[in-house]
Amino acid sequence: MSAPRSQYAIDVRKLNKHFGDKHVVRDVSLQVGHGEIFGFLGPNGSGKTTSIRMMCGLLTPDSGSGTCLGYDIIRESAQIKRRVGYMTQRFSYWEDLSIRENLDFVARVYQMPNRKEAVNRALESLGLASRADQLTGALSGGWKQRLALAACMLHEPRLLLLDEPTAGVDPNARREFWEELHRLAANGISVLVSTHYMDEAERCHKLAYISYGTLLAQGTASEVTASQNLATWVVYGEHLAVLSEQLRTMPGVDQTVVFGSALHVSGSDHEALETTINQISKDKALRAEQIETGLEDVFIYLMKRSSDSNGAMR
Ligand SMILES: Nc1ncnc2c1ncn2[C@@H]1O[C@H](COP(=O)(O)OP(=O)(O)OP(=O)(O)O)[C@@H](O)[C@H]1O
Repeated sequence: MSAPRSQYAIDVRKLNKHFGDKHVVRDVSLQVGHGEIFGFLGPNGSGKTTSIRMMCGLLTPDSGSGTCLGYDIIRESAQIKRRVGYMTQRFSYWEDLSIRENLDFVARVYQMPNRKEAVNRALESLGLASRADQLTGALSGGWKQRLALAACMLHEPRLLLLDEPTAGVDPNARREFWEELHRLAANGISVLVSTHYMDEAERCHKLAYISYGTLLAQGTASEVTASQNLATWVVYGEHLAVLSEQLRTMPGVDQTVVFGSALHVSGSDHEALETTINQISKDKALRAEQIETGLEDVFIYLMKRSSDSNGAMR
């Protein structure tokens, strides 16, 4: 039977999940388009994995509804599980087996028909063919990630759910991994990927930021940035840590973050912030200029605000 048609690869509304008395996912709604790379960001323990598991039918929400690849996440979880590629945070493989043998093992576990062809196809499409007979234990972190991706692509899913796929992988291998994701997306495969890396967030078509189980912002990088209406100034000078502390007590300053030899100062009251910056740069002979607020400034702002309000509730 062919898959039901749906405008979105993932379309979920108001998902909630409790573990005991802990409310870990709160009214999460999101849509992922076909061929879209959707980034899921948020601090540790904010509910990303739990949300992903509900979206692909592995975990039943306490309330809420939705579809994944057109199938109902509650009633049709078996169909979903067969059609998505899910890469968990801990992909396990046999170190003493080659790449090909590991993939063959996965294909056997899933009782795939045409196992040999499926393994060859995955090896080819992920550039692993030349290393197919290498022992997995001797591979670098980047190649192991590629093997993990090949394993979840064996059954040619139209949707990939990747839970922190590049944690602990070096920058070069991470870049290559992302090039691969963009190639897959260009072929119509949708990707929901959780990450803590800011450069990866910037490579997603759309993003969502979750904290304490609540989605705080969602959209393209520029929509997410604009949604918080922050003005940001960059200040150059010495003793930035001291200056940062001072600025935090001044009018219009909601946040200060040291980035190497520069200090980013952000606030939602643009006029008050400008007055403060003008005053401090005159008094201390500092150089300051207004810049576009970046994603990282916004994520730090969202995280801080949500930990203040949730901390107050605990
Ligand atoms: N099976 C479970 N039983 C009880 N609590 C759980 C269970 N799974 C997750 N939690 C709790 O739910 C909260 C959200 O966890 P989740 O793994 O979804 O967060 P996350 O954003 O994916 O975190 P990380 O970035 O560390 O992977 C955490 O407090 C976690 O301890």
